[in-house]
Amino acid sequence: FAPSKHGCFRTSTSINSSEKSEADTTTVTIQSNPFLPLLSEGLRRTSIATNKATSDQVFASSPSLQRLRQQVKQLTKVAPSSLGEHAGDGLFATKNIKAGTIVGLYPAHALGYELVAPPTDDSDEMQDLSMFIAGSNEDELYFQANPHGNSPYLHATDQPLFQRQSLLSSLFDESKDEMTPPLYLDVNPNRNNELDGIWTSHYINDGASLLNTKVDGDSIEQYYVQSTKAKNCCHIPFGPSPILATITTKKVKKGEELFTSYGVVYWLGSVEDPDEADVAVMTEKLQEQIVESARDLQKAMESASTGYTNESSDLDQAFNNL
Ligand SMILES: C[S@@+](CC[C@H](N)C(=O)[O-])C[C@H]1O[C@@H](n2cnc3c(N)ncnc32)[C@H](O)[C@@H]1O
Repeated sequence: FAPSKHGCFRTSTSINSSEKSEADTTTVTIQSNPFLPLLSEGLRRTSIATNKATSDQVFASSPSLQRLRQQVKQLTKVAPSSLGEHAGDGLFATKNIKAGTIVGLYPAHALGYELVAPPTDDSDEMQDLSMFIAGSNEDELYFQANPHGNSPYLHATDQPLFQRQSLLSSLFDESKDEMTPPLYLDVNPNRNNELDGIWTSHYINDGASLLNTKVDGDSIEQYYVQSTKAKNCCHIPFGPSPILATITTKKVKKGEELFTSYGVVYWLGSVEDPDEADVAVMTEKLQEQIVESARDLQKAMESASTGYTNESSDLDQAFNNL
């Protein structure tokens, strides 16, 4: 439910890749990939919605979206994190904020999915058909240098728990038990200055981490207790895929930093290998955490669906019209 640092994204290309020569076999494969037009179209629309210069096309299209944009912009500011220099920037409340308030949207400069297919006649190995594409050549260069598998901003944007149509849903028939693969987004922080003021969710830190910690059952427990205590918001699906919003899960006082819980899996990529003896305890703690996070997410989604019904459906409509 939190960003995963362990995604396995084999193919990365820009949506402009069709300009490449036909001799480029990677390009030929990608062009015939039915996922590509859906991801490209999702990125094109998201790029219009997130960019300062063009976001009016979405937010000026309905009074409720205009109001939401005005409110969200006034609620927070980006500043150095209260956790210390090592944590970079964070997002802070500039007013007292009630529980159940949307405080930001999550930008997307790349989209992708994870998909593994059974072995073919020619090979015994599972085929990794995962793919990730960037919205522009500039983003592609950034993601080549900063692969998704290790990105601080990578986030799942469609998964079964979200219960919304994914950008990729049209390719799968769920009545035949075909599962739409999970969709992920990623952010190019070099483009932060181009973002309209409402797209700030990627600045939100975790109130605790497993950095510089020996990972075992105790440290996971400790991380979990601290992170849950500090958590005052969570990222939820909002309007059309791939858009995520951040909603407060408790009151936040003026001046406080917004914190969400990334979950243990996010931090595991950055720590030493655990002892084998600890693995069983860790698995149990992880499972408890996943269940609890799912409950929190469900509650936050319910609160948004009653508090922001018009905004969510207007965003759907505005996005479809782009
Ligand atoms: C989604 S970004 C959050 C915004 C980020 N701080 C920035 O300046 O862009 C996640 C990254 O923030 C940092 N971070 C978040 N929570 C942290 C914590 N509790 N301790 C240390 N670093 C943290 C880590 O570098 C992490 O990979």
